[in-house]
Amino acid sequence: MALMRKSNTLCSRVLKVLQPSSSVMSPCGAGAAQALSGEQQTCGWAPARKLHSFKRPNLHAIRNQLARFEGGSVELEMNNDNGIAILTLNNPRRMNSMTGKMMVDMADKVSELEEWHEGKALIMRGVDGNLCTGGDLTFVRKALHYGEEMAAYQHDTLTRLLNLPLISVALVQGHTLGGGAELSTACDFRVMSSSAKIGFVQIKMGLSTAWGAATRLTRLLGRRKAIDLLCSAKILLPDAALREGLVDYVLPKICDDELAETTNWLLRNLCAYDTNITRVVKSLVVSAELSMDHYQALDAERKLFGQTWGGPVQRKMLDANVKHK
Ligand SMILES: C[C@@H](C(=O)O)C(=O)SCCNC(=O)CCNC(=O)[C@H](O)C(C)(C)COP(=O)(O)OP(=O)(O)OC[C@H]1O[C@@H](n2cnc3c(N)ncnc32)[C@H](O)[C@@H]1OP(=O)(O)O
Repeated sequence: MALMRKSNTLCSRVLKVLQPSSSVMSPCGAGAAQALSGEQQTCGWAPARKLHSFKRPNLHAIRNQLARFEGGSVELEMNNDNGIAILTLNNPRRMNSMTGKMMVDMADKVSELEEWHEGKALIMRGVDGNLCTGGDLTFVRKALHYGEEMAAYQHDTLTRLLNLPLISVALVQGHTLGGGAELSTACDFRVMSSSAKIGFVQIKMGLSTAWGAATRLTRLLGRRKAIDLLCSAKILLPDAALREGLVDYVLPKICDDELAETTNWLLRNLCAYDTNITRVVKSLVVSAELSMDHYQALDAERKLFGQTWGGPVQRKMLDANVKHK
C-alpha cells in the first residue's frame, strides 16, 4: 500500500507536466513561490527520506540575506516561436562570477521557467565570452559565515533548474571555473567553445563543492571520474572535456555566433519533435533518476505513455507513414 501511494505521488508529479495550469515538477514542490511565502522547505536537494537528519533551510530568510550582496544580474528571454529560453549571467567586470543578488535573480528566473508551458529547451550562458568563474570573490569574502545557507539556496535553485521539463544546455565559454563548472552540471548537456576552459578548482581554494556538483557529477560521470575532476582541480580544454564525457559537443573553431550555433545544435538534435511530448520525456527521465525505485519509474512511464499512445501526434505520424531514415 505504502509503495503504491509513493508511486502515485511520483506519477501525479510527472503528470502535472501535461497540465498547462499546473506548476511543473520539482522534486518535492519547493518552488520559489513557496520560498517567498516563507514556508519552511522540504526542498529538492535531498531525498525526502533523508531529510529527517537535516535541519530544513528557511529559503525565504536566506534569500533576504543573499539579496543584500549586490552586483550583476541574471536575465531571461523566452522565445515562444522556437521554444528556447536563454538564461544569461551578467556580471562581466568579474567574469560573470555570482553575487548573492545573482543567486536570488537566478532562483526567480527558474520559477518563471517552471511556469513556462510553451518551452522545449533552455540555454544557460554568460555575457562577454565567459560562462562564470564561480562565486564572486568580493561576495565570498563578505559571506564567509554564510556558506551552508548559500549552498542550500543554490541547491534548491539548481535542482529545480535541472528538473525543469526543458532540455537544458550550458554554453561553456571562456573561463568556466569553480562554481561556474558547477552551474554547467545543473544542465542536461554542455556545449563548449573551442577556446574555453572548464575546471572544478574549488579544492585549490580550500573548498569542497558549494553548489551541488559532487552529487550531480557523480551521477553524470560515475564515482571515478568525479573524484578525479574534483580532487585534481584540473582545468580541461575541449578535447579532454569531450573525452571525459563532461561535454557533449565542441563548437567549431571558426564560429561567428556561438549562441546561435548552440541553438541550432539543440533544434537539430533534441528539439525537432512535439513540444508536449518532449517535455513529458524529459520529465520521465527526471522521475526515473529521482525515484531510485525501478518500479515507481516504470509506473510513471506507463501512465504517461498511456497519454501519448493514441493521441493526436501519434495519429498524425501514423497517417504520414514516417520512415526513420
Ligand atoms: C563558490 C565556490 C564553489 O563553487 O565552491 C567557487 O566558485 S570557488 C572558485 C572561485 N573562483 C575563482 O577563484 C576564480 C578566480 N579568478 C581567476 O582565477 C582568474 O581571474 C581567471 C578566471 C583565471 C581569469 O584570469 P585573467 O588573467 O584572464 O583575468 P583577470 O584575473 O584579470 O580577471 C578579469 C577580472 O575579473 C575578475 N574576476 C574573475 N573571476 C572573479 C571572481 N570569481 N570573483 C571576483 N572577480 C573575479 C578579476 O579579479 C579581474 O578583475 P580586475 O580587473 O578588477 O582585477
